[in-house]
Amino acid sequence: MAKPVSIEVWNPNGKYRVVSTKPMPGTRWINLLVEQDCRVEICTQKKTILSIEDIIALIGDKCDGVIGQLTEEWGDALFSALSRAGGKAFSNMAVGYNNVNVDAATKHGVAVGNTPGVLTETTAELAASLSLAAARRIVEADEFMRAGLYDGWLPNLFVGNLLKGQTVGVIGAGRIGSAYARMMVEGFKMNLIYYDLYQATRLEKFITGYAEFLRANGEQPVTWKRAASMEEVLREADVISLHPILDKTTFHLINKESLATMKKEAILVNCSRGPVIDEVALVEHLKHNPMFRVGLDVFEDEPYMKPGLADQKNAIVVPHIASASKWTREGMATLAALNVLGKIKGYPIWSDPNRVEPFLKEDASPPAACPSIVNAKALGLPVSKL
Ligand SMILES: NC(=O)c1ccc[n+]([C@@H]2O[C@H](COP(=O)([O-])OP(=O)(O)OC[C@H]3O[C@@H](n4cnc5c(N)ncnc54)[C@H](O)[C@@H]3O)[C@@H](O)[C@H]2O)c1
Ligand SMILES: O=C(O)[C@H](O)CO
Repeated sequence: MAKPVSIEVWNPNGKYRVVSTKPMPGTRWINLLVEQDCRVEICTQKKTILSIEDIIALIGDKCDGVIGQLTEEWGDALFSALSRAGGKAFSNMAVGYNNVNVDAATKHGVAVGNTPGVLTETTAELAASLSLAAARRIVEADEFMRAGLYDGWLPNLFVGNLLKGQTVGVIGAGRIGSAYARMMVEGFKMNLIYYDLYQATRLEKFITGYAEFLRANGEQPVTWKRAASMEEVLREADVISLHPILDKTTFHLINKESLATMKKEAILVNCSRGPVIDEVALVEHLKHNPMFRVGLDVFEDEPYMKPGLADQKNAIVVPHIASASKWTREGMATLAALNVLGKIKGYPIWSDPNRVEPFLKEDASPPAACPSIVNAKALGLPVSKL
């Protein structure tokens, strides 16, 4: 049996016991739970990634719901522990839930929440930042400056790529992929090629409208194309950003063969999940193609990088911070808490998980619904009429 982990307790006499495996930004999420008679226990253990044993100790003998993190493996062991403790709700504080075995949760009657929508723009903005940083070699230039190597302007110093008029490729044009595409097309007048299993109708309409605006103003209009295959995007695009979910269809989507089809001077950005790229193959590709650049927020074996990646000047690496704006992280905490609270209170499921603004208004009570439960259908949970 694991040692009990250190916790901070809010509202000790609350009727429902809700555990958060990490302190989360803001206090609204705590207040919303406390107002509804929850005792909130927050794990304050100084250990970034909790083990399954740590989490089982946190769940204890009586637990109504847990808010967890993408670093935790939520499988049969944890869902059976939660269900034995009387728990009916778990929410990831993340939109991605590849760390959760949803079938195991359903088997134990546990609802699984996630936090879509609130992180769309923030994540897309980081993908755009990495695209720009890679195109204009900002990190290399910053290191050069700090090392005291700058001794005067030179025509060839840190020459990079102009984005305007180039083609941006998006793989996975869902919420974040579409937001990123809009930023790159509108902000830098790039043309879009995208690949997704579904048509991104709103994105296409947006670009068509923007192209008309540019044409009416005497400027070169931007274009869009829905590719028939991912390979078409890889062949044609100058900057490629990955935004699919991680599942078995997207594992190692980018590998030795697909990297070889990309332009020698292309830029590849990944703010989705690390295993979407075969990172060993990527390191080799970066070594042999110095003009090829990457911007990575996520890694195959997080928190580690594959050997050799850190030595590559043509790679920009940041520690999974794409959703790290204050507003977004506080909103994610709120949505995760409301998923758990809603299930405890027997609320129905919000009808459109892409439209979560009503839950995020600081000065209003949130709707009496769970914002986003991914196994709602499998559990036969009712949908809200709000
Ligand atoms: N780095 C971060 O901090 C961070 C932040 C937020 C989200 N994410 C990741 O981004 C992912 C996407 O988030 P979202 O809100 O845009 O989700 P979403 O569901 O709106 O979009 C995902 C898109 O991927 C498409 N897709 C699925 N399988 C595909 C395939 N085989 N080929 C091409 N496209 C495919 C889907 O059709 C969908 O349009 C999340 O699942 C998460 O893993 C990472
Ligand atoms: O899936 C997610 O939400 C991220 O990886 C963290 O914001």
